Amino acid sequence: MGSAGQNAWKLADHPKLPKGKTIAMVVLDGWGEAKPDQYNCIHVADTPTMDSFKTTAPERWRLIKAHGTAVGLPSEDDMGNSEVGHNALGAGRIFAQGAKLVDLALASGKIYDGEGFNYIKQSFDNGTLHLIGLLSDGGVHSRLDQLQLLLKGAAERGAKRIRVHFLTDGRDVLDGSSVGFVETLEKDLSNLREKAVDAQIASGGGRMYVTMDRYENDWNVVKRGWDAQVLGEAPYKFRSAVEAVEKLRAEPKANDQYLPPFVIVDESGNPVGPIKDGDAVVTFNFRADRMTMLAKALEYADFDKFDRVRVPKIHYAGMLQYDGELKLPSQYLVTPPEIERTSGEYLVHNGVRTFACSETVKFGHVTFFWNGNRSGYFNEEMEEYVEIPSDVGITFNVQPKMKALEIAEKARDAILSGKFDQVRVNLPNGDMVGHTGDIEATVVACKAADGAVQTIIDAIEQVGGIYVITADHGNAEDMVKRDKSGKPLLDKSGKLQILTSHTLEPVPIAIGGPGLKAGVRFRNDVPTGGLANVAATVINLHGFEAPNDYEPTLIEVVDN
Ligand SMILES: O=C(O)[C@@H](CO)OP(=O)(O)O
Ligand SMILES: [Mn+2]
Ligand SMILES: [Mn+2]
Repeated sequence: MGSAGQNAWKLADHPKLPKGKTIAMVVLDGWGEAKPDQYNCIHVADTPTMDSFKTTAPERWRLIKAHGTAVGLPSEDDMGNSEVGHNALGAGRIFAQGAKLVDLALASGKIYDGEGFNYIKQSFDNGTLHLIGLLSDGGVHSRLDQLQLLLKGAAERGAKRIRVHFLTDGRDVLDGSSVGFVETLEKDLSNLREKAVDAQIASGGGRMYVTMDRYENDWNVVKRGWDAQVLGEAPYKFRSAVEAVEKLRAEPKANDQYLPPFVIVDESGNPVGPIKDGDAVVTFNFRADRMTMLAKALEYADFDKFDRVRVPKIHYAGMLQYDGELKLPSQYLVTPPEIERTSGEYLVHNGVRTFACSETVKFGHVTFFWNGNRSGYFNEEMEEYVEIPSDVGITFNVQPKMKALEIAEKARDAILSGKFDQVRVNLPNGDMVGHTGDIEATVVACKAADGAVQTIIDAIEQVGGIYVITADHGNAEDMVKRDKSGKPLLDKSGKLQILTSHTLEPVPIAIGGPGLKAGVRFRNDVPTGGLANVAATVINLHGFEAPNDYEPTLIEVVDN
């Protein structure tokens, strides 16, 4: 806060709300509100705790927006996601997010004037430009149209040899859509070849099995990608990427998210695009969590997470800088949103002791994303972040309860310990199991998350505290693709089209607990409230006024 120093962090006392109440801040990942039917797993599941908020205290339950411009995404067609959702929840303001910033930089051409592009350009004369990232139009981690513009822009600016290493999606888009995306990419590359650019696909694999792990859950995922992308080695070799994806998808139980790694080889069987000394590499995902591990492998001289075998001397840039604290990667094409003065930082400066917890796959959501894409503590003495190791190497439909119970117990213990003023958790079940498309398992997942909420509010009851229960975006409440009228869609063979992605639905927020002052209720004058309004609300419940530029609080205190 520059020269203003400590004083600038000081929050004014709330005129009506007391300090010192223990607050449980619970985020149910992937828990939206939709019409009840058999594909709404939250409706089908037995969720007495979440149901009770709505029925017993309707003035302290409402819906808030969790998608589109309300969370800084380019359009109202953009579904919510964890990154933008937790950013908004923690920062209390709406920032133009990665997807939008990249759109703007490409549209204005500014992306090509920056330091990052100039850096990779140095390899264009004698080296290859490699582009690595998620190939879909999901808009959560990357977007196909941005890759297309970047390919064109790089070729126009002198890239003579280009290799694309793609990850198939099936998580933010329908399973099976990978083939179409690869065909589109192949067309673009063939257009470039007509313009004498040697452009080809070099390798591929499914995002959840190759490269896109997060929060160091399983380095083997990144290693599989490294072997294919850098070393040119993979268990499968094909002459064409369309053939690769079609063949691998024909295997029983194949799934875009989990396709095995493959490399494209030439007529002599040699990989067409391993990454070599003197090459340039761009990771074209804008979202951080699932690119950070690869960025470390590409950038760090000291690295012991797996044997890299060969570490090429490259010019590497991220689409964005993925971690502002670690300055990772050091070169990037687009400057990320500067999400500063988050609620977590304010609260720590105002004496609020914080505990945050989730299991590995969502741990960074309630820490890194919550704190504005910043790793580490603001003040080690006042914060404790606990990570419960996630199961590794499984799809979560086989373990739909995940670590909900363990997270709830850690939260309960933190609440009862009296050592913390805010106890913040993310319950991953609705989202992680929802992404598998397994409806039965998702129902079990929702029930588990509901039970965890009950454990946490029981602890809040015991200490006379307050709970705030909300979600970051929808997922489990709708498991099928629908037409405009809401009717489930069938594919060509008459099979139901399963929706593995997030949704555009709003999410619930409920507040309560014995520590909540009588007369606190949701205001009626913020009907368009969204996730960004939650931070001011929580700051109020801690007994403070929110900073002026935060989105308005959702609550008012009516005198009895
Ligand atoms: O798994 C992920 O990476 C995304 C979906 O692409 O989900 P979430 O935003 O909930 O983390
Ligand atoms: Mn999420
Ligand atoms: Mn998700």
